[in-house]
Amino acid sequence: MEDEDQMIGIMGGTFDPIHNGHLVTAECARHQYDLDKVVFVPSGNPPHKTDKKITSAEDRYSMALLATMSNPHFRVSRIEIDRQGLSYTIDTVRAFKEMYPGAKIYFITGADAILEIFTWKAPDVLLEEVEFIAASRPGYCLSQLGKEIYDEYRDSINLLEIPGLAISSTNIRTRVKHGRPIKYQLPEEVEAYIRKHNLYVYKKEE
Ligand SMILES: Nc1ncnc2c1ncn2[C@@H]1O[C@H](COP(=O)(O)OP(=O)(O)OP(=O)(O)O)[C@@H](O)[C@H]1O
Ligand SMILES: O=C(O)c1ccc[n+]([C@@H]2O[C@H](COP(=O)([O-])O)[C@@H](O)[C@H]2O)c1
Repeated sequence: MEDEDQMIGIMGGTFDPIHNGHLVTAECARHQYDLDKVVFVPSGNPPHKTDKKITSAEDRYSMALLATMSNPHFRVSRIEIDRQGLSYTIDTVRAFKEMYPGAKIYFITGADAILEIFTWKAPDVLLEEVEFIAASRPGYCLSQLGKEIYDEYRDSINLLEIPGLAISSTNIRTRVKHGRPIKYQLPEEVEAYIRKHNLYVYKKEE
């Protein structure tokens, strides 16, 4: 298949760690929009999390690779990890458009992320440049996007209802820290990686 025929979804995230909520969101978007592939893009330096301690980009990238390996439509990109500075979505979208000229590109988010879109870099330009697929997420109401905004960007924001999974990376990190199970919230390979590399456990200096 030529690049210009392709339908590509970009699933951006911190993925600290990647979990089944991310995977279900990506797979539902892939199916609903007939995407040829979904490229997971772990954020190198998340612009909204500069005050937070984040697991190394290489660990988050490795976990994304492990989580996606069984799905023939899923890929993982190092583009934001290898780029210097803060990881702005506008830069990533433009880079994908250059890599795949003519392809139809969507940026996939959960409801919480799309509700924050106007705090991102150059949101108006971004909404002009790429279509979003905004998936439902337990605890967040997509209608909060506001009718005016939704009306103005009707062509740029596609809402997608998916089976709700009340899973978050924050909750997984907390559960590991307190010795609670995380099984079935994320792929077994990712849990094995977390255990092997001692991620999210309590460290004295914290
Ligand atoms: N359970 C979920 N259902 C739907 N979308 C989700 C879910 N979890 C995350 N997402 C979406 O996946 C993208 C990446 O999310 P992110 O890596 O920040 O995960 P998170 O679980 O929200 O992490 P954290 O708890 O650390 O903020 C965002 O667009 C987010 O809205
Ligand atoms: O471009 C921005 O200014 C921007 C600000 C906040 C978040 N994003 C992107 O939104 C996606 C989800 O972010 P997060 O923080 O929920 O992991 C991820 O790809 C981030 O790079 C992008």
